[in-house]
Amino acid sequence: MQSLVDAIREQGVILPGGFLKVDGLVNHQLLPGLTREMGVRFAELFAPLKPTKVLTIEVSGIAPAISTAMELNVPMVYARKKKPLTMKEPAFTASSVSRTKGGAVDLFISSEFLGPDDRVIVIDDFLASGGTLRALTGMIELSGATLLGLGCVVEKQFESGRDNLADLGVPIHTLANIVRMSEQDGIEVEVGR
Ligand SMILES: O=P(O)(O)OC[C@H]1O[C@H](OP(=O)(O)OP(=O)(O)O)[C@H](O)[C@@H]1O
Ligand SMILES: O=c1[nH]c(=O)c2nc[nH]c2[nH]1
Repeated sequence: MQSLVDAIREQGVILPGGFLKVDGLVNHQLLPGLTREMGVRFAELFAPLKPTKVLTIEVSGIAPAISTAMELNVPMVYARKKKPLTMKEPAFTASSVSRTKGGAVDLFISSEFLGPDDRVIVIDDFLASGGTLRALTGMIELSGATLLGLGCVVEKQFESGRDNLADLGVPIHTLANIVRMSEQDGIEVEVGR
């Protein structure tokens, strides 16, 4: 998605520890036009698989996921990082690591909203090590739903998430790919794959 690549070139900031800050478009402020285009692109890529549900994780996955779900006209469900008292048992759970806040987080999805009849695509903001997507796909498996594919707005190729998730055997689509980045050479970003 060229408009996303351009925005990352314009606004992306490299932080220590190999983090890319794109708070002005993905992780804090959201731009309606760009977010809508993300949904349109993911919908084009995944519509042929006939998904019935989009799954993501709070908080930064929600915007691209709802944009995609609106295009596909299917419900969107997000895994919660704290179990609310309104959540009916049984709930599917998994453990993940928050990359930007540090530490392990427990994830919860109610069995009310994910089950064997669902054909699911997972949408998130970043594909780095792939640990978060691995946790989400584990919950899909627990629910008996069918995983169709994975989509992320920004891929950090140098963290090998795509390779780490290859055993799932589903298509992985990203909208912008960070090939490498360093404080000396800047951000090398290309259209996703
Ligand atoms: O591929 P991985 O190595 O798992 O990294 C990607 C994950 O890291 C971030 O989550 P985080 O909890 O840090 O942030 P958020 O609360 O903004 O979603 C991001 O939103 C992805 O979910
Ligand atoms: O804002 C972010 N920047 C990153 O580089 C990153 N990697 C995983 N999750 C991330 N979130």
